Amino acid sequence: MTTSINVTTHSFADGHALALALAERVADRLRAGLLERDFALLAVSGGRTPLRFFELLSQATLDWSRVQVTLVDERWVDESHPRSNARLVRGHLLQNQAAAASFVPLYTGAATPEEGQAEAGRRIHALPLPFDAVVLGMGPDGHTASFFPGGDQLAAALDPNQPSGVLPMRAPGAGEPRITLTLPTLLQTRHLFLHIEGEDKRDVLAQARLGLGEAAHYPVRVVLARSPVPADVYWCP
Ligand SMILES: O=C(O)[C@H](O)[C@@H](O)[C@H](O)[C@H](O)COP(=O)(O)O
Repeated sequence: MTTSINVTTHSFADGHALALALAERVADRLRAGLLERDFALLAVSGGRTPLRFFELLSQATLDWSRVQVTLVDERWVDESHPRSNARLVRGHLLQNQAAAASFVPLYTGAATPEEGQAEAGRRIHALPLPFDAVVLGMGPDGHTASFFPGGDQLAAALDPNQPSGVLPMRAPGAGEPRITLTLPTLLQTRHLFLHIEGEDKRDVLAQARLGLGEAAHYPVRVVLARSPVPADVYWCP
């Protein structure tokens, strides 16, 4: 059986042009969401790639006081840790205009993600889904969110019938233990963006889309194939 993967790719000359366009697009989605509901919901990724995008999005003019921001995944570290995604979001996105937004962190302060799962799950469950926009990143191993190849809870996290909104994840390529939104929660979104930079990631994604070799099993392929909305890929070299 072949799975058709519906994505639109937007290519840019450099990271600044990409970040400008993606920030404008996501801001538009939030504004549109605010016209329909009293609030708008945004889920973003951590890692290194989204920095410029966050900084530009934070300057967008919209009623941020009605926007809730959360993460698609988190490294299980305290916010004082340099690898904390919450720290990244607070320092680069919840600034300027976006300082008025509210933030729903996944890290709870519990010793392990397993111990924090119930509380993080309650926080996500309290969000009136769907998200207006989910912005994913991708690693060179084809992971997205914390859906890591070889992850101990990968099958459960990608299960379309998974009842939990979040699951812990431990994987050789993940560094520290993680917590991640599960696939059915993450895909409750009106718009799905995948932000990747570099020739290597473009090639990984192309292989994953074609279902070639090892890439046929990459988690990013599952996410794109299962998405009820076509994904917009934002790419630059
Ligand atoms: O917390 C995380 O690590 C992420 O949310 C993860 O899925 C990320 O998006 C990719 O690993 C890409 O990371 P880079 O942008 O650092 O390459």
